Amino acid sequence: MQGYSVRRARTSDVPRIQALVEPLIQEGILLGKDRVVFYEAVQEFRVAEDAEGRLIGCGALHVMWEDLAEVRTLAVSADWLGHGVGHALLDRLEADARELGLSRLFCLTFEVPFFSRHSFVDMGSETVDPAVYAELVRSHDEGVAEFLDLARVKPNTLGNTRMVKRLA
Ligand SMILES: CC(=O)SCCNC(=O)CCNC(=O)[C@H](O)C(C)(C)COP(=O)(O)OP(=O)(O)OC[C@H]1O[C@@H](n2cnc3c(N)ncnc32)[C@H](O)[C@@H]1OP(=O)(O)O
Repeated sequence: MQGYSVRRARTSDVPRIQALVEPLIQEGILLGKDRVVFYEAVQEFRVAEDAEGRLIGCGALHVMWEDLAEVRTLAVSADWLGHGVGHALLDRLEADARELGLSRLFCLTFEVPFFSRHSFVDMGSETVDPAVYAELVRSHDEGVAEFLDLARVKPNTLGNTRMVKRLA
Protein backbone atom coordinates (compact mmCIF):
# COMPACT_ATOMS: atom_id res chain seq x y z
CA MET A 1 0.00 0.00 0.00
CA GLN A 2 1.22 3.47 -0.86
CA GLY A 3 0.63 6.42 1.50
CA TYR A 4 -2.56 8.39 1.92
CA SER A 5 -3.55 11.79 3.21
CA VAL A 6 -6.57 13.32 4.91
CA ARG A 7 -7.97 16.65 3.78
CA ARG A 8 -11.12 18.75 3.93
CA ALA A 9 -13.75 17.59 1.43
CA ARG A 10 -14.51 19.55 -1.74
CA THR A 11 -17.84 19.70 -3.53
CA SER A 12 -16.32 17.65 -6.37
CA ASP A 13 -15.77 14.80 -3.87
CA VAL A 14 -19.50 14.35 -3.24
CA PRO A 15 -20.20 11.83 -6.04
CA ARG A 16 -17.16 9.79 -4.90
CA ILE A 17 -18.24 9.94 -1.26
CA GLN A 18 -21.63 8.65 -2.36
CA ALA A 19 -20.03 5.85 -4.39
CA LEU A 20 -17.90 4.89 -1.35
CA VAL A 21 -20.84 4.68 1.06
CA GLU A 22 -23.41 3.18 -1.35
CA PRO A 23 -22.46 -0.49 -0.64
CA LEU A 24 -22.66 0.25 3.11
CA ILE A 25 -26.12 1.78 2.63
CA GLN A 26 -27.21 -1.33 0.69
CA GLU A 27 -25.98 -3.48 3.60
CA GLY A 28 -27.95 -1.36 6.08
CA ILE A 29 -24.75 -0.21 7.85
CA LEU A 30 -25.15 3.48 6.98
CA LEU A 31 -28.35 5.42 6.35
CA GLY A 32 -29.00 6.54 2.78
CA LYS A 33 -29.11 10.27 2.07
CA ASP A 34 -29.97 12.29 -1.01
CA ARG A 35 -27.10 13.90 -2.92
CA VAL A 36 -28.33 17.35 -1.92
CA VAL A 37 -27.82 16.42 1.74
CA PHE A 38 -24.16 15.56 1.04
CA TYR A 39 -23.63 18.92 -0.68
CA GLU A 40 -25.28 20.73 2.22
CA ALA A 41 -22.97 18.89 4.65
CA VAL A 42 -19.75 19.10 2.60
CA GLN A 43 -18.10 21.46 5.10
CA GLU A 44 -18.51 18.78 7.79
CA PHE A 45 -16.56 16.20 5.79
CA ARG A 46 -12.94 15.11 5.77
CA VAL A 47 -11.80 12.66 3.13
CA ALA A 48 -8.78 10.39 2.75
CA GLU A 49 -7.17 9.91 -0.63
CA ASP A 50 -4.42 7.61 -1.80
CA ALA A 51 -1.20 8.66 -3.55
CA GLU A 52 -3.04 8.65 -6.92
CA GLY A 53 -5.80 10.92 -5.59
CA ARG A 54 -8.41 8.18 -5.33
CA LEU A 55 -10.92 8.73 -2.54
CA ILE A 56 -10.47 5.90 -0.02
CA GLY A 57 -12.31 7.16 3.06
CA CYS A 58 -14.59 9.79 4.48
CA GLY A 59 -16.05 10.98 7.76
CA ALA A 60 -18.06 13.93 9.00
CA LEU A 61 -18.59 15.90 12.18
CA HIS A 62 -22.07 17.30 12.75
CA VAL A 63 -22.53 19.81 15.56
CA MET A 64 -25.69 19.29 17.63
CA TRP A 65 -25.27 21.52 20.67
CA GLU A 66 -22.74 23.76 22.41
CA ASP A 67 -20.69 20.84 23.70
CA LEU A 68 -21.93 18.01 21.48
CA ALA A 69 -21.34 16.72 17.95
CA GLU A 70 -21.90 13.48 16.09
CA VAL A 71 -19.32 11.55 14.09
CA ARG A 72 -21.13 10.59 10.88
CA THR A 73 -20.57 8.64 7.70
CA LEU A 74 -17.16 7.32 8.70
CA ALA A 75 -16.23 4.81 6.01
CA VAL A 76 -13.13 3.33 4.43
CA SER A 77 -13.02 1.53 1.07
CA ALA A 78 -12.79 -2.27 1.31
CA ASP A 79 -9.25 -2.49 -0.13
CA TRP A 80 -7.89 -0.04 2.50
CA LEU A 81 -9.50 -1.50 5.64
CA GLY A 82 -7.08 -2.17 8.49
CA HIS A 83 -4.42 0.32 7.39
CA GLY A 84 -5.17 3.10 9.84
CA VAL A 85 -7.28 5.25 7.49
CA GLY A 86 -10.34 5.10 9.79
CA HIS A 87 -8.13 6.03 12.73
CA ALA A 88 -6.62 8.98 10.83
CA LEU A 89 -10.06 10.26 9.79
CA LEU A 90 -11.46 9.95 13.31
CA ASP A 91 -8.37 11.69 14.72
CA ARG A 92 -8.91 14.59 12.32
CA LEU A 93 -12.60 14.84 13.20
CA GLU A 94 -11.67 14.90 16.90
CA ALA A 95 -9.18 17.70 16.23
CA ASP A 96 -11.93 19.60 14.37
CA ALA A 97 -14.22 19.03 17.37
CA ARG A 98 -11.65 20.45 19.80
CA GLU A 99 -11.12 23.45 17.54
CA LEU A 100 -14.88 24.10 17.61
CA GLY A 101 -14.89 23.96 21.43
CA LEU A 102 -16.79 20.69 21.70
CA SER A 103 -16.34 18.28 24.59
CA ARG A 104 -18.58 15.31 23.71
CA LEU A 105 -18.70 13.19 20.58
CA PHE A 106 -21.61 10.90 19.82
CA CYS A 107 -21.77 8.05 17.32
CA LEU A 108 -24.29 5.39 16.42
CA THR A 109 -22.52 2.32 15.12
CA PHE A 110 -22.13 -1.40 14.57
CA GLU A 111 -18.34 -0.89 14.83
CA VAL A 112 -18.23 -1.03 18.64
CA PRO A 113 -14.66 -2.44 18.95
CA PHE A 114 -13.26 0.25 16.62
CA PHE A 115 -14.92 3.12 18.52
CA SER A 116 -14.11 1.50 21.91
CA ARG A 117 -10.44 1.51 20.95
CA HIS A 118 -10.86 5.25 20.41
CA SER A 119 -12.30 5.73 23.94
CA PHE A 120 -15.98 5.84 22.98
CA VAL A 121 -18.22 4.11 25.54
CA ASP A 122 -21.74 2.73 25.35
CA MET A 123 -24.09 5.55 26.35
CA GLY A 124 -26.59 3.23 27.98
CA SER A 125 -29.47 5.40 29.13
CA GLU A 126 -27.34 8.55 29.35
CA THR A 127 -29.16 11.59 28.06
CA VAL A 128 -29.04 15.37 28.44
CA ASP A 129 -30.60 17.63 31.03
CA PRO A 130 -34.31 18.33 30.48
CA ALA A 131 -33.82 21.93 29.31
CA VAL A 132 -31.39 20.86 26.57
CA TYR A 133 -33.58 17.86 25.69
CA ALA A 134 -36.53 20.21 25.16
CA GLU A 135 -34.44 22.21 22.67
CA LEU A 136 -32.85 19.25 20.89
CA VAL A 137 -36.17 17.51 20.37
CA ARG A 138 -37.22 20.43 18.13
CA SER A 139 -34.55 19.47 15.57
CA HIS A 140 -35.61 17.81 12.30
CA ASP A 141 -32.23 16.08 12.05
CA GLU A 142 -32.33 12.28 12.19
CA GLY A 143 -28.99 12.11 14.03
CA VAL A 144 -30.33 14.25 16.85
CA ALA A 145 -33.36 11.94 17.08
CA GLU A 146 -30.96 8.99 17.25
CA PHE A 147 -28.95 10.66 19.99
CA LEU A 148 -32.14 11.23 21.98
CA ASP A 149 -33.18 7.63 21.20
CA LEU A 150 -36.62 8.78 20.04
CA ALA A 151 -39.12 6.01 19.30
CA ARG A 152 -39.63 7.12 15.68
CA VAL A 153 -36.01 6.32 14.71
CA LYS A 154 -35.76 2.98 16.54
CA PRO A 155 -36.42 0.94 13.35
CA ASN A 156 -33.31 2.62 11.82
CA THR A 157 -31.12 2.10 14.87
CA LEU A 158 -31.83 -1.58 15.52
CA GLY A 159 -28.63 -3.44 16.40
CA ASN A 160 -26.56 -0.23 16.55
CA THR A 161 -24.89 1.00 19.72
CA ARG A 162 -25.15 4.61 20.88
CA MET A 163 -21.66 5.59 21.97
CA VAL A 164 -20.12 8.74 23.39
CA LYS A 165 -16.61 10.05 23.96
CA ARG A 166 -15.61 12.83 26.32
CA LEU A 167 -12.78 14.87 24.83
CA ALA A 168 -9.95 15.48 27.27
C1 LIG B 1 -20.39 7.09 13.23
C2 LIG B 1 -20.43 6.36 12.06
O1 LIG B 1 -20.17 6.79 10.99
S1 LIG B 1 -20.88 4.80 12.34
C3 LIG B 1 -20.35 3.93 11.00
C4 LIG B 1 -18.97 3.46 11.14
N1 LIG B 1 -18.64 3.00 9.83
C5 LIG B 1 -19.02 1.79 9.37
O2 LIG B 1 -19.66 1.00 10.05
C6 LIG B 1 -18.66 1.54 7.93
C7 LIG B 1 -17.96 0.21 7.74
N2 LIG B 1 -16.66 0.19 8.41
C8 LIG B 1 -15.58 0.86 7.95
O3 LIG B 1 -15.63 1.57 6.94
C9 LIG B 1 -14.29 0.69 8.72
O4 LIG B 1 -14.27 -0.60 9.28
C10 LIG B 1 -14.05 1.71 9.85
C11 LIG B 1 -14.25 3.12 9.32
C12 LIG B 1 -14.99 1.50 11.03
C13 LIG B 1 -12.61 1.52 10.33
O5 LIG B 1 -11.74 1.84 9.25
P1 LIG B 1 -10.24 1.22 9.13
O6 LIG B 1 -9.52 2.12 8.20
O7 LIG B 1 -10.29 -0.21 8.81
O8 LIG B 1 -9.74 1.44 10.62
P2 LIG B 1 -8.23 1.31 11.13
O9 LIG B 1 -7.39 0.70 10.10
O10 LIG B 1 -7.84 2.62 11.69
O11 LIG B 1 -8.42 0.32 12.34
C14 LIG B 1 -8.94 -0.99 12.09
C15 LIG B 1 -7.89 -2.04 12.43
O12 LIG B 1 -6.71 -1.86 11.64
C16 LIG B 1 -5.56 -1.82 12.52
N3 LIG B 1 -4.57 -0.91 11.96
C17 LIG B 1 -4.46 0.39 12.21
N4 LIG B 1 -3.42 0.90 11.54
C18 LIG B 1 -2.88 -0.10 10.83
C19 LIG B 1 -1.82 -0.19 9.92
N5 LIG B 1 -1.08 0.89 9.61
N6 LIG B 1 -1.59 -1.38 9.37
C20 LIG B 1 -2.35 -2.45 9.67
N7 LIG B 1 -3.37 -2.42 10.52
C21 LIG B 1 -3.63 -1.26 11.09
C22 LIG B 1 -6.11 -1.31 13.80
O13 LIG B 1 -5.28 -1.69 14.89
C23 LIG B 1 -7.40 -2.02 13.84
O14 LIG B 1 -7.15 -3.35 14.18
P3 LIG B 1 -8.05 -4.12 15.21
O15 LIG B 1 -9.44 -3.98 14.67
O16 LIG B 1 -7.55 -5.51 15.21
O17 LIG B 1 -7.82 -3.37 16.49
